[in-house]
Order: sequence, then C-alpha cells, then structure tokens
Amino acid sequence: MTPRQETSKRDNVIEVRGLLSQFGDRVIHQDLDLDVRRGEVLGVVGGSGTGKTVLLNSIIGLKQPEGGTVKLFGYDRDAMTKAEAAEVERRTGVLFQQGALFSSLTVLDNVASPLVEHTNLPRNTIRELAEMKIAMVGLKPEALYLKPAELSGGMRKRVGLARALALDPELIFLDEPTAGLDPIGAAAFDQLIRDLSDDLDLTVFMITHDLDSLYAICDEVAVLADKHVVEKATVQELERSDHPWIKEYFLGPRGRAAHQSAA
Ligand SMILES: Nc1ncnc2c1ncn2[C@@H]1O[C@H](COP(=O)(O)OP(=O)(O)OP(=O)(O)O)[C@@H](O)[C@H]1O
Repeated sequence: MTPRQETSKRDNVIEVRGLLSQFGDRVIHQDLDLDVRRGEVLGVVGGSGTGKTVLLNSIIGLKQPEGGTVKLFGYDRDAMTKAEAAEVERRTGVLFQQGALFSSLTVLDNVASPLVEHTNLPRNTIRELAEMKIAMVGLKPEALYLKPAELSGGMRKRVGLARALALDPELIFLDEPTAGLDPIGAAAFDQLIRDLSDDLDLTVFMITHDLDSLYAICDEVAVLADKHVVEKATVQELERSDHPWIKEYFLGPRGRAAHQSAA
C-alpha cells in the first residue's frame, strides 16, 4: 500500500496546468490552469458548451487530456501507480448531472454500492454506514427502500450526493446539482453542500448555472471562457471584472437579482 499523500489547508487538492482538450480538431481547452485549495467550495461557470463538463471529466480521469498536467492530492494523473489511482478514486466523490443512480436498486443499495465495491466491510456495517449517509443528506428512513423512479428530483439529487459521500471523500465534484430543482429545493440543497463542506472539511468542485448558488455558498468562482479559466475569484471581485462575458453574467438582470437576494 502506498503512503497516503496528506494535504494541508494550504495545499491545492486540484492543480491543472496547461490543459489541452480536443475532440478531433476541435479545441475545447487550451493553456487552462486551475488551482483548488483544500476546503474550498469552488463554483465553475461559463457559457453553454465552454467545456465545464469536459474539464470535470478531465480532472476525474474520464477524459484523457491531449496535453498539460492534472494533479489530484499532489498525484500527477499521468504518472500515478494503480494503487495511487485507487487511492485518489477513494478520496473523491462525484455527483453526475442526472444523478446516475442504478434504477433497479433501492436508495439503500445505491448508496451502499461504493462501499460494497471498494471495501471488505461486513454487510451490517455497510448498511449502517449507508443509512448514516442517507440521514446526513436529509432523507427520511422511509426513503431507504424506494427505487429512484419513486423519488422526486430533489430526493434523487440527495441520494446521488449520499452515494458520492459513501466513502468519506475529501473532494467532491458536482455537475449542476441544483438544475431542475425549484428555488426552495435548490436553496436547501445549496445549504446542505455548504454545511457538509464546513463540517467535513470537504473540497467542492461545482459546475453550476445557478447564480444564487454562487452567491450563497461558493468561496470562489472559476469562469471558463476563451478556452481557459479567464478568472478565479470571489463573486464580489468578479462583479468588478472587465471581461465582457463576466460583466454580462454578473451585472445582467439575473446577476443583479442574485446579488440583491444575497445582500
Ligand atoms: N464525447 C464528445 N465528443 C465530441 N465532442 C464533445 C464530447 N463531449 C463534449 N463535446 C463537446 O465539447 C464542448 C464542451 O462540452 P461540455 O459538455 O463540457 O460543455 P459545458 O460547458 O458543460 O456545457 P453546458 O453548460 O451546456 O452543460 C461542446 O461543444 C461539446 O459538444
């Protein structure tokens, strides 16, 4: 077993340098740099098709970059041993856009599945741990034996989050977690993410179109435009940016409304 690479508060949990991502001749990212500090809740925004999901996939290893380096917990993705890759996977949780739940499994079995796959714990312990995670995301015990089709959109997101948290990760990736939720459900989900981050010292990489989420819970926001991260800063700093897309985004009518409701 490899010695676990510890990270301190000052360390970057994610470090991307000079990322080049392409599909055929089509360049999605060029010279993209991004640092995410331990414990930070980072919002990732950008126009539709700017490559937010491709960036997430490149960081978690679902897409092999055409150039540059991606480091997670200090390990270079391209130079990791199998054991290091497994460690990184265990320390990382992902909530995909559609939840990606197994439709034939109950809530309990969905949340238990990473524990079954990655640990040798006895059945009873797995069950208790899964129940704990389900309670942690605010779902009642009545939900344990329901199947995904019997859940509301907000409940499905919570189950996806509970599953992403099953192995006690230090870093979670969320792809538009509040998409499709009503404003009250979205605000509750935002608060849940912020509380989990504070309580568990979780680092959060969150793609979102939801301006309210940025104001409510993000420490910083990375803006994707022109094939790279054009700025990474607090929302207050971004409101003063000269970049045309950022200006339009934060100072347009929806940005102003989000600013006012956060004030
Ligand atoms: N597997 C693929 N093959 C070819 N092109 C792809 C593939 N995946 C993504 N793309 C292209 O890469 C670009 C970036 O896609 P991505 O899904 O990352 O955008 P996004 O910023 O997440 O968009 P949205 O906000 O609409 O979800 C898009 O133009 C998309 O068509």
